[in-house]
Amino acid sequence: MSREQRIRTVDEHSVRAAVAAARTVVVKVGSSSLTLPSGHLDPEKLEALVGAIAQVRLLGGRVVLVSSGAIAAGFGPLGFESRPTDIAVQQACASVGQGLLMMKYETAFARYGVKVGQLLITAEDTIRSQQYRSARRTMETMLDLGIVPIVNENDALASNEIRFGDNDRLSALVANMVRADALVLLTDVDGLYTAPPSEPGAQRVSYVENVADMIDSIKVGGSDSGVGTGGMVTKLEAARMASVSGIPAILTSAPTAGPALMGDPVGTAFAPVRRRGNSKRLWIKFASYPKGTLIADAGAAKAVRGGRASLLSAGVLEARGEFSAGDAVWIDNEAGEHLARGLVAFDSEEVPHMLGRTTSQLHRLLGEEYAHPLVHRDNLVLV
Ligand SMILES: Nc1ncnc2c1ncn2[C@@H]1O[C@H](COP(=O)(O)OP(=O)(O)O)[C@@H](O)[C@H]1O
Ligand SMILES: N[C@@H](CCC(=O)OP(=O)(O)O)C(=O)O
Repeated sequence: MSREQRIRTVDEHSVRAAVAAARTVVVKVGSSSLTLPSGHLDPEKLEALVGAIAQVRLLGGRVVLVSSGAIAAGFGPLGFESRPTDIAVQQACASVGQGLLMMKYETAFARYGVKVGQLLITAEDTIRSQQYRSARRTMETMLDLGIVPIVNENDALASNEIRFGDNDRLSALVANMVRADALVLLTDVDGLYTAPPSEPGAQRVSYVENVADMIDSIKVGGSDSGVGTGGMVTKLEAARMASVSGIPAILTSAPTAGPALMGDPVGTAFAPVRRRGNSKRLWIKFASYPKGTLIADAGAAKAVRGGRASLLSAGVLEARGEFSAGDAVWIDNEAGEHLARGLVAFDSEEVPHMLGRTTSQLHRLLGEEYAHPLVHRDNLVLV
């Protein structure tokens, strides 16, 4: 069994029953499940999804919908034949498509008397405590008022280095943020397969007890649809993030959303392996893009591996790459193995002056503002 030890014995039936009984559920739908092959929004697919979610809402459930589809909805009307690859053009498409998407959702949910509200989130909002608290408060207030928050990444503003790109991992962070009881990932395949479903012999997996343990026995690929982004790779990461947050997850096809939410045996069910975790640490571990590397000496490597220590300048031999304070970096041992990821507290130009120095030396030689760990343990996650 991996470090992500199970906290209690679970089985497929209890995972699905937990989803059916969830008070708060986050449903994520991918671009490929909302669009026609041409790239335009498919109103029938969207309306079917809304029907399933409204059903849960009308029975008293609290639902957050994380919906992709802004870029896919925008590129067709702007005259592009396929999804543009240039990031700035994608952002422009998203600015057009997001409005179209919301208009459709508002109309479709209104048929059931359900109110919706839009929340566009950047990766930063999920880690900076002030934005995080504000996003959580808004979402929880919306849920208390019976509104279905419709969340997407703020594609028009998300900077290249720190954007999610797909919404899979964002949905897992949102599930953690609103302390959801279940995460349902809807896509264009009816679950996780042992290999990309186009490969002969690929078989559907109906239950995953521990994502971390099975990741090596599954062959995952990217998106084949031409409109989706992350493929199965980011969906498995999202399932793992949910799992280590203590949240059961279901991965299934969009047309089976209703049965999945009712606990029927569709798609793939993922068991939770841990109690609820911290969203910032999830982001650091699964969604951050390290900009550089700090090489720890043997003593610091041992301390970091222990899981409770900050990384001090005294134990760092070298800093590689260009980064700013607050960026994610790798922490490697001298053999080049990754030990951890963390948010570094100083710019890369400042670090060489600090290396090998104890905190009191830093205080004396460089001033109080340098007498701090390079990576504080609250910002450090073992890999
Ligand atoms: N092992 C696998 N099991 C299931 N699907 C897989 C696997 N590996 C790759 N895929 C692909 O992942 C795709 C879903 O990802 P994606 O197109 O990004 O969807 P979405 O738009 O819903 O996020 C599927 O259509 C499938 O082709
Ligand atoms: N935020 C983007 C999501 C991009 C995307 O395609 O994501 P997904 O379909 O979930 O893999 C959008 O709305 O177009």
